Amino acid sequence: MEHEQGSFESFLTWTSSHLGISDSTTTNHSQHSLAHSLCVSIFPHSGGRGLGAVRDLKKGELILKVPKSALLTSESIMQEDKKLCLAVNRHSSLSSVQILTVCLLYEVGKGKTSRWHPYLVHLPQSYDLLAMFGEFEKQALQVDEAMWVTEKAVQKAKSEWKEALALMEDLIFKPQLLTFKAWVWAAATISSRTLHIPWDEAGCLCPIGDLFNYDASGEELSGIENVTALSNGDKSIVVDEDQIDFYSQRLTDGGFEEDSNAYCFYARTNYKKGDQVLLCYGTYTNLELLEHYGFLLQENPNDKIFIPLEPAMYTSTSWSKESLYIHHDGKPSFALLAALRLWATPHNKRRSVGHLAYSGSQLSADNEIIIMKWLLKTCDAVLKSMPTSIEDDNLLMNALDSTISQDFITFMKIAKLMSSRDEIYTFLEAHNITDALSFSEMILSKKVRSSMERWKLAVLWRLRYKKVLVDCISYCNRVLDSFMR
Ligand SMILES: C[S@@+](CC[C@H](N)C(=O)[O-])C[C@H]1O[C@@H](n2cnc3c(N)ncnc32)[C@H](O)[C@@H]1O
Repeated sequence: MEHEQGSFESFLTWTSSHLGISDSTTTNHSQHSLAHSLCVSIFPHSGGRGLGAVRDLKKGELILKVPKSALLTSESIMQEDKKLCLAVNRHSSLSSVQILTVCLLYEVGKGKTSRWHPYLVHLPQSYDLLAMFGEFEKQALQVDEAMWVTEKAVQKAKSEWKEALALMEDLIFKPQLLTFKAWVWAAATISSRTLHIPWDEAGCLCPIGDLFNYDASGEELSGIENVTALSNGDKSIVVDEDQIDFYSQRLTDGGFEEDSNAYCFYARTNYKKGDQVLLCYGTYTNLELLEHYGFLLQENPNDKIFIPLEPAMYTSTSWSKESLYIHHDGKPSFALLAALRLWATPHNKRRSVGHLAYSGSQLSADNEIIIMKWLLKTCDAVLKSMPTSIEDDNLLMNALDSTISQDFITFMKIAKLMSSRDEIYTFLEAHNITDALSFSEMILSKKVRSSMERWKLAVLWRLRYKKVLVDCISYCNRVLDSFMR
């Protein structure tokens, strides 16, 4: 989506003066909303544009408050526009996410006359969510499950767009806003930027609040599962030590608070001045992060991978299919171990050892050796069945990085070190790149650059997948060694 660029500084002033957004815990507001706790900065290796701490921040401290009236929701947009409201009511079969997508495009269509124009012009112009992956990038994921999730995401986006077309035509959208391209841009904006609100499943777009980049770690919040989410109330406060201890017990680092009628954000840990301040949007695997947000993490404590199991393994226990996976560090999940242990037990003995398996205990040395050998063999077979090796993938990442300087010679030099170059040739052919000249011309094209960005994400994803398989093999070897001693 093309947007004219406004000045970011004037956007920040607008969020304070028009929307009442503040990062100050005192009543004394500065000329723009961010100055007391947060500032907008670029963090090249963890999310790009994001929010940094302008002073040391204490865990649990209120760092940003966005009034309800500043949240962009279907309700807030429709309240201002009777025509939109009436049209939406005529299309009651659409989901709340489809309605918010239409509302967002509707506001974009208003251009400068939209109340939200200063916010809209600073939204990203493109995204790399799975729904935007083309056939080539989908294949580059190499794993059936990931390709299937991508296919489903593309199909879902297409069918939701088709279903919403009648409403958009009813509203006499400009032709460029009726396109699938415009739809996926709006749907990706909503998928990657909305925050949860209790009154609309689609969530809300939250100016400034949607600039927090993601942190997966949940350690700071662990051990407080039984604490009820606390409410701050609408107080302008200078936080003292006791209050910080009190707030550090809260369950979430951001949420809508009825008492203050605002979205409130709290520091999820202690931050030093200059650190990036992060928000945990939820618990996601790398594939889910790619699907909903268009990025993935090198170290993701919530990552998990699935390997093909034999049908009898799924039926050996009552654990769900989703619980039979390998953790990010290569360790099999509790349920996978239990299912394998029972599967490797003769049918007539399963009943007597069931309680042991379900409590996570080993059944016998022989049983443990059988399952570790099976797991090791399966992970190894999966690795070998993949079209490229880890070494090739690392070389490919280096080659793709060399394209930043449009350096075809280096790109091909690195590519020649790879044992399998089919993927590279497919890409070059698809974009009619035959030599250094066409390479440097094509590399400037927005379409080719986007495709390369998504290709890189796919390679990064499959590298993480392969790394988990390798770690699982090491884990199995360690367990097997322990039986040999
Ligand atoms: C809510 S927005 C955060 C602000 C965003 N960086 C911006 O410039 O508007 C979420 C998006 O930020 C990026 N992002 C957030 N956390 C990230 C991280 N840890 N690593 C890489 N990208 C991240 C992703 O593109 C994601 O879809």
